[in-house]
Amino acid sequence: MNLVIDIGNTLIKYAVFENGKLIYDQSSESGLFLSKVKELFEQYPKINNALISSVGKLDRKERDIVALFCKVHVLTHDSKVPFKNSYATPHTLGMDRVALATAAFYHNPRGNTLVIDAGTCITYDMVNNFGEYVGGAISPGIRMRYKAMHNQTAALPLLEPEDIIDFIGNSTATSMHSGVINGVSKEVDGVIEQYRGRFQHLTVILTGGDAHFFAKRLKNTIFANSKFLLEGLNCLLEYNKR
Ligand SMILES: Nc1ncnc2c1ncn2[C@@H]1O[C@H](COP(=O)(O)OP(=O)(O)O)[C@@H](O)[C@H]1O
Ligand SMILES: CC(C)(COP(=O)(O)O)[C@@H](O)C(=O)NCCC(=O)O
Repeated sequence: MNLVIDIGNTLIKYAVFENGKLIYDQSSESGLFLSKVKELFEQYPKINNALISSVGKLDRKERDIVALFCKVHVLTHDSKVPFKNSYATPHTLGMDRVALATAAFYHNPRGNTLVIDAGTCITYDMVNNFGEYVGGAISPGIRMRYKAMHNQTAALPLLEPEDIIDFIGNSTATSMHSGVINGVSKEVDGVIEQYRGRFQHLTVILTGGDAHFFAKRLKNTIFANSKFLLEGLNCLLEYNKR
């Protein structure tokens, strides 16, 4: 059994895989790391390999906690990846994006795949039909947009994301929701169109904790898969065992 841990900018995600199949997944805030890991090894004593991926500098403490229970691989820029990485600055590429590119590569090995991950930031990652990661984009996430409007104005409140009834907001709140939710939908649709213009038979995968806020508003056909990144991490764990 494998354990994969994705330390994102907002949440930590944990997943257990048995023979390549995801059998458990959950998320927690960072303060609960130790108790969550202990709980997981009690529940799944057969876990014998783990992979930790972090978008920040990984605290040695986190690695050491998992290493008490099993063999650990920490995903770094030196880890082996199955795709050709053509990013101009591979040493600054986020580990979550490496995992998404890996999942895209395994999901659609001879196809063109765009992965859109709506988390703290919205990331776009493109793997082409030559198995080459070519890059993508980083844009502010949904909650980040609400926070930015609140923090950088005198009058705008801090709102929780909420779907809109009409794209024309008729109050402060509905105007802000339209700006964020309608704005993100149009951004994502527009970006998908740009990629479709350059890559034939494009498969688009939408994932991330905040994807549900706008997924149904997209006019483009997409595949929603909330476990995509975790699947990529499990592939990377297997790939780096070799
Ligand atoms: N328990 C939770 N605490 C905080 N955010 C949560 C929680 N559950 C779901 N979310 C949502 O998930 C989003 C984070 O998405 P995620 O893809 O995990 O981001 P990241 O990988 O950047 O940490 C948050 O913006 C929030 O809307
Ligand atoms: C762009 C990100 C902040 C996204 O992080 P997330 O929203 O998934 O927590 C992360 O992938 C990152 O820190 N990347 C480094 C820069 C780069 O990928 O080029």
